[in-house]
Amino acid sequence: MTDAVRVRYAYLGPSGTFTEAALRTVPDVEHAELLPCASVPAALEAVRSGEADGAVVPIENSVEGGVPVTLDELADGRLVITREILLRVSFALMARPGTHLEDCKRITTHPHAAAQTRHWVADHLPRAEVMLASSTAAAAAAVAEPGSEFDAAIAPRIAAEQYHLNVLADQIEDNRDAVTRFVLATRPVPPPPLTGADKTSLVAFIRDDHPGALLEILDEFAVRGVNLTRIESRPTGDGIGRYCFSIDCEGHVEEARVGEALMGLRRVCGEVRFLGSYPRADGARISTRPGTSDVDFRDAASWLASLKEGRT
Ligand SMILES: O=C(O)C(=O)C[C@]1(C(=O)O)C=C[C@@H](O)C=C1
Repeated sequence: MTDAVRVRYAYLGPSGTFTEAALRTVPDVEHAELLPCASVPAALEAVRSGEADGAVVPIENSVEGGVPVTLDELADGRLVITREILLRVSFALMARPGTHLEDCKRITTHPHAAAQTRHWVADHLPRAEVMLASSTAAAAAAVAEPGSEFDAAIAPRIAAEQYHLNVLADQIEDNRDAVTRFVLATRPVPPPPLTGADKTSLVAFIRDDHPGALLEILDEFAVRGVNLTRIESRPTGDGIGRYCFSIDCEGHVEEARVGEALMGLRRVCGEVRFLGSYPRADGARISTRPGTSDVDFRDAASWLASLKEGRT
């Protein structure tokens, strides 16, 4: 394969991040060019500008919840999600050779990693200060620098090999079942085909602030039997008290109940930004509530048509 046709993927780098591990699960990635970026906004901007064809970024963690920077960057609606990836995350404490656990006074890591190892650090290094880095691998790289101001990093175990650090403690996560969800974002393309186990992401902006505005949004999903898998309010940046809703729901835009819910939102919201329909990483098939299948929607539409034709 020549460079001219190589797919280019941006990701939250440097090499050794969980995001890179997530990206490496994408089919045919071995033929792609990987572009490590210093931040989530930089990775997504590489796609907007055409420098990359897609970017893999973290969006949600089972312990810490949504990744605000990713939610806010995707909320502009200029990119779409075409794939999601789930990765179990496990952290190690790593330091330069010669450093012992009791020497670790200044630790560095990504904010989400700090949150997921908070109790372990409090129990084992109660006097340590945790300084935040742009990613776990960036933290490991900073510790590896000669004369580094940090004693240790909390990062994926694989980063220790890459940055020639020693693992002082492994599996230090407070929750052994922690999973991070990553998404592949591309410039707008038609959604991947319906699989029957899909998700749809969108951002809804309230038209005018009034009692029940959120309830109206929720109603559009509820009456059509569409299950939400995540809803978060995020500030729009336009002033105190002004929020939009970042939403993931079950189903694909090709399915009548999801398409109709989107049309309903379009009528009741100030703005709706569609962020894509894509296969669920867990493959969990969606059970349809009675009366909300495509057949039910088609049947109702032809019944209405027959009424209009005078065929009661
Ligand atoms: O720093 C990394 O290694 C990342 O890939 C980022 C990130 C995140 O943003 O949540 C990914 C997974 C872990 O939950 C911790 C950090």
